[in-house]
Amino acid sequence: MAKDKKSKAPKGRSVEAVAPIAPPSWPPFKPSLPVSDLHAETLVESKIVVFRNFWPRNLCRDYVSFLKTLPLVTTPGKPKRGEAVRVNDRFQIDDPSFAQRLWLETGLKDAILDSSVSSLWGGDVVGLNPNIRVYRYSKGQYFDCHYDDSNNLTLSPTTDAPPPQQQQQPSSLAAKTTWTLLLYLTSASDGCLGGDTVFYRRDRPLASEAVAVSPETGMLLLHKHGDDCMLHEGREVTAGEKWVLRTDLCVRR
Ligand SMILES: O=C(O)CCC(=O)C(=O)O
Ligand SMILES: [Fe+2]
Repeated sequence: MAKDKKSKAPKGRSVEAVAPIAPPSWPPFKPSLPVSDLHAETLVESKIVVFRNFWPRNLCRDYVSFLKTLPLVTTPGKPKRGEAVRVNDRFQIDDPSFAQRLWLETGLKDAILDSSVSSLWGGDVVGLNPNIRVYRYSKGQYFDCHYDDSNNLTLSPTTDAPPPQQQQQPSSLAAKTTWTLLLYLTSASDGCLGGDTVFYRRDRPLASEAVAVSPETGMLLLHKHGDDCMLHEGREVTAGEKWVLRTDLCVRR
């Protein structure tokens, strides 16, 4: 089954230097977060966890208005051999500072490190993947069945971090991703129909073994990825728009 290879760098050298895109000015988290206690709910033991109402509706709405202004790129053509078929519009940016804000300013760090769930994540959680992805699925768009890979990365300190001599942690940290995070910004209540994220209990997309998660505005879903990733898909959107923010949980390696 196809792997989600979309975040891999292309092989070979590029002839022209490509100027890195400046990170967007993400809107503030208003009202300040978390708005209520974050409570982890298990959908599949050791594999899928959700936090409902992670973001309030009005923050999701502000974000969607903002995300619409970003230069989203529609899936380019046919996927390469072995790649998952993803048909949507996407914006991708390496933004350590926003990843840090999502981790520290939303209540997520405390919720993830809570003793009720802290053993799930496959190691010492150190933060979120700076590779931030925004997806917009319009009518007819979907993400076909695939598995998400675990990736090794080196987390560098963010510019808003204190200088190295005042830090307990080394200046850069070897990490790997272990769980995917999906934050749903729209749902049926905003006119988005279809678009369920569907997981399969075995490596075949059998309807009888499907665990379908309908988008809920403001819900954060985490699922284990890498070797134990469940086969999953983003079903076709049949009306409205499905907006999702994606990153990953990182543990020390
Ligand atoms: O949009 C979805 O529901 C699924 C997204 C997904 O599987 C991914 O980002 O790897
Ligand atoms: Fe995925």
